[in-house]
Amino acid sequence: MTLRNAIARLSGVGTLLVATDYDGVLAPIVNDPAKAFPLPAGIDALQELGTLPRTSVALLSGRALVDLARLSGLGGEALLVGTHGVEFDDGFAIPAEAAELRARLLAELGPLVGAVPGAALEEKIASVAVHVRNADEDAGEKLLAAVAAGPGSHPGVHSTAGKKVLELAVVETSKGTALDVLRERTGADAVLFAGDDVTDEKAFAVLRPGDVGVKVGPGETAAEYRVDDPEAAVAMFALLSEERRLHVGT
Ligand SMILES: O=P(O)(O)OC[C@H]1O[C@H](O[C@H]2O[C@H](CO)[C@@H](O)[C@H](O)[C@H]2O)[C@H](O)[C@@H](O)[C@@H]1O
Repeated sequence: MTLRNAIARLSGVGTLLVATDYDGVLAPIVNDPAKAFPLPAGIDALQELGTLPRTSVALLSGRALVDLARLSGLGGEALLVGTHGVEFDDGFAIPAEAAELRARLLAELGPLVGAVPGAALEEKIASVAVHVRNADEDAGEKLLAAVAAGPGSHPGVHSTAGKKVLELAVVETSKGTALDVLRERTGADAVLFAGDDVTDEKAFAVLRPGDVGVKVGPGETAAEYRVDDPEAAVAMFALLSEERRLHVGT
């Protein structure tokens, strides 16, 4: 089945959940994480979908929840889940032991990252991300290797490599577990999930028959479908919104 046909079929299901990653899907990848703004047409399409009967929208991102809300501008129209699936918008507090481990990571990472021009730390409630997109390539790779072998190997630390970033989480994170929770909470009969990075594979892995998984951009994936870039992903959301409206009305 083509993606177009899959979207047409999905638009007619009883209760639909449209879930998507943020960076690399709704927002093109840029050098400064604080300036990764979404494509306006994507936000429009998701807002429209969110107003339709029996239709829920969710952003499932590696971002801290507060940053996800600020950058996407989405509030009541969408369920927001940050920090790779652990930070739901109805609250999350990390255990004291994990908070201590996070403080230890920050203390150790500061000097390592500070020694590499262009490298940067991003703090989240349950993780710390080491970014090297703006560092010299060789120095960046060496830094990530040193972080993986050092702070990243401490017991209780879960390391995940992404696009020019290594994320060190102090709790177990899984977009797959989070997608299962969202499916349950929304009572969805079918789910569309779109993602571009390694952590999105955990979400593709929990998709069921009748769901639609869409990988955005290159790279190995378990998703059944692929589009080239965020612009194509946004066009897909717009098409789904149009077709869903025809089925469920307003
Ligand atoms: O799960 P996502 O919504 O895709 O978030 C994954 C990480 O995205 C951000 O980093 C990535 O995008 C930046 C902006 O385009 C880019 O500069 C960086 O190289 C990428 O790794 C974000 O900063 C991280 O916190 C997210 O975990």
